[in-house]
Amino acid sequence: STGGAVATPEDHDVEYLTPVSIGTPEQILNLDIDTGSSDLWVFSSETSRSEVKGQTLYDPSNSSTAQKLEGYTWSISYGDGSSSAGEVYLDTVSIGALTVSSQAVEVAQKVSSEFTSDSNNDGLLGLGFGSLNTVQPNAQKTFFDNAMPALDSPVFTADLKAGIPGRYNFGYIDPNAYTGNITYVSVDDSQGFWDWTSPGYAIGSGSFENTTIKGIADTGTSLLLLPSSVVSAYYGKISGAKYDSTQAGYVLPCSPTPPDFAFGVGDDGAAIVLPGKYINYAPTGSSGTTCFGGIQGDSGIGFAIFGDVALKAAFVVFDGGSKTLGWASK
Ligand SMILES: O=C(CNCCc1c[nH]c2ccccc12)Nc1scc(-c2ccccc2)c1C(=O)NCc1ccccc1
Repeated sequence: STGGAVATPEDHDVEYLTPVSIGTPEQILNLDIDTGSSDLWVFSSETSRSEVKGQTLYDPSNSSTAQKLEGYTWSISYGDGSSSAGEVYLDTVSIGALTVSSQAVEVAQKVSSEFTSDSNNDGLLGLGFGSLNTVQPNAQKTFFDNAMPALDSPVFTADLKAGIPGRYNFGYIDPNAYTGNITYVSVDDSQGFWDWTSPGYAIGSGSFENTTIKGIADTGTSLLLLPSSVVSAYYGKISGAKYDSTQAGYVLPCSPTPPDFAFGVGDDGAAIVLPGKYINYAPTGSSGTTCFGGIQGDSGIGFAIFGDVALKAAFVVFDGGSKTLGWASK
């Protein structure tokens, strides 16, 4: 079997939302597919009313296939301080033509203000490794883990785009979605992430800098978070760029367009190039002359995060069979 669905960007490509069908008759929620976590949680009829602002709610009592996992709970918090928690049901979940008949659907009873204010986001669908799942007393499998045995090929692909809809596909690699070759690199799943190592980077037309960058492919994080040495080298090339402590990040003049940023993939010289305009993440004020940088530091995290700013420059294969990542330009 195969499947897939569109991934539509919110403002500034801060996140990408994908329609996911849950229950019988189907209830369609727009979820943030997140390779950096492993819980499928949704806004629901159980979410406290004061914490809901416009989201579509999954109501298990309206689904003939919903089964409550009595005594099961979940609770998750993310590095930005956001969090959610609740109870667990099993129900039928589909992404396009791909259906998992008994998927753990974690219904939120509480969500933090970041999620309440994100009115188009009805929840997250985690595609990290199972060890990250927070359900107690027994961890639950991700949609991909449940689907994998039936897939034509044990893969899913992320084809996110700048400012326009892209796609997530399951079970096959669309040869029309990328250019050149796909370069596969090994993944360390010991922390539950799609964790890989880039051999280095280049700034604009500059020479390639060989430096090991270990990080995760994370569709659930907006920005490209890199070691401070790389970040200061990049912004050091841009007159007027500076670290702004009030914004808690590097800001830069929105024009002229900043230099491209390339990160290496594999040891054959392959690289993914981010056009400089991707680094103009969002204007910081009303004048529109200063932009918040799409590349920021990863200090305190312990690894780099190749978030949407990086992923939208590539076609990425998440191979659950060989536990590898494939990167291609497009
Ligand atoms: O959690 C995920 C993926 N799911 C995000 C879901 C989500 C969390 N708010 C959301 C808001 C809307 C939609 C989805 C999400 N990735 C990882 S791995 C390590 C860290 C981390 C650890 C310590 C410190 C920093 C990061 C994060 C992290 O917190 N990213 C989000 C972020 C990273 C930086 C800044 C903001 C957010």
